[in-house]
Amino acid sequence: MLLIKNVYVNGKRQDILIEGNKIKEIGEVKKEEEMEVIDGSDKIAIPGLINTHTHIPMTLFRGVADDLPLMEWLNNYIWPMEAKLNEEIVYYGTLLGCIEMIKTGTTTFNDMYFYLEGIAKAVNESGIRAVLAYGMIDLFDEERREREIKNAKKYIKYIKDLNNSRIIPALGPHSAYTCSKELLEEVSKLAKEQNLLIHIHMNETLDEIKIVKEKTGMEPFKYLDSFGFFDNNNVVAAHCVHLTEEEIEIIKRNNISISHNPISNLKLASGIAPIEKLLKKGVNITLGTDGCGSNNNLNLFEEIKTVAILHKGVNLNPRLVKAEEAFKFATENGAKALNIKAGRIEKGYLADIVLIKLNKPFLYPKENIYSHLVYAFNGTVDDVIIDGKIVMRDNKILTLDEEKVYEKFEKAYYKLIG
Ligand SMILES: O=c1[nH]cnc2c1ncn2[C@@H]1O[C@H](CO)[C@@H](O)[C@H]1O
Ligand SMILES: [Zn+2]
Repeated sequence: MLLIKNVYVNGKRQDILIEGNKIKEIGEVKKEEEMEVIDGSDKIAIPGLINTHTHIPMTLFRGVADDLPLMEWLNNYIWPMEAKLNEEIVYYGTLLGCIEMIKTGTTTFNDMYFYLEGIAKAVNESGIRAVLAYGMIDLFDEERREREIKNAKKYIKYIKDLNNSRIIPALGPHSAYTCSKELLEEVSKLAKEQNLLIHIHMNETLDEIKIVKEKTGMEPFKYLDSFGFFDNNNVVAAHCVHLTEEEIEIIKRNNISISHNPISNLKLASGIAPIEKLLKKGVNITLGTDGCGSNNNLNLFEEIKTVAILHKGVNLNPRLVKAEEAFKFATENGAKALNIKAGRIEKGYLADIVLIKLNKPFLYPKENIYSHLVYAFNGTVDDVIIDGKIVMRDNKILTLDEEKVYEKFEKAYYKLIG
């Protein structure tokens, strides 16, 4: 058992007792012999952050194709480079991403990419929690469709067979502009049969919406809804930057969770998602970084600050997306979207907990600390517990040899671009 003593949590100083992978008790807990103790007296405990949209191995593409619009970025730079990836390169890209997330307080991420054996291996070793989907793209070609469905099934089985409750399989049809109707129908069916989350890019740019409209006569959400794609499925829709009123209704009616990626959307000049309207409808808003090629990091604290200030600015309303709400997007709402019992520090919840030392210049005065975490913090957390295990202690990752990962990552990167 692990006891975090005298830590500031849920608004007051108390103890947190962890047994197995869950929080057993919060309050005053007497130390017993078999308990490992972390002194929390100079720290705050927060629920680990949940990043609901990433392509984690894209750490390898950080800084290699900046300042471009989405279609040019994907077609001319990213996709040609991705053709050179393999399981090993992806493994090192993922390890680096895991270190980056753990060091900035993220304990769960929802991913869509390729070479999932490499990703799962790195996730397993790092100790982080992840929902992994194979990114399916058939470009309306029948042969490719069959291959993609086969691949997705193969990886779902592979992940299930790992039998690790930290690694959850999901389905990742890339988008309405890269996947055929037949592929999407198959995904919708498979998701229901195997009770899997669907993770998809939706309405990221005006260009892609135009493509879908020209092909189908409908906006993307309307098109997918027209053949029952969302029916009785648990869906995380990444981006949702440009939405009609009708599409917002479809999102609400189908309980679709939004993964809002404000920094990626700003950097690729895709636009700004209508979060105010979605909130008014009561839609579940969560946060994602997207891949490092378009962000360019995995620090979800940056997303929290951005979401809290961006919508105030564009709506000329300083009361919009208050600190507490922005924080909830990155914790509770993310957990709800991924259907995991995390995102809160409460009895019975998964023990995914982040400790932050309070003696940092930007966390003074030591009052209104929840405001500081949103508006002033840079994400440098100190201890990270995931699934009840200490993964980082005093900023040192315990599960991996950090220096070795950096070295191997550099080698993998040069193999990729060389
Ligand atoms: O912002 C984005 N929009 C669309 N596709 C993206 C974005 N970021 C990464 N990918 C691409 O999605 C696939 C993963 O399955 C990869 O090809 C990745 O490069
Ligand atoms: Zn993406």
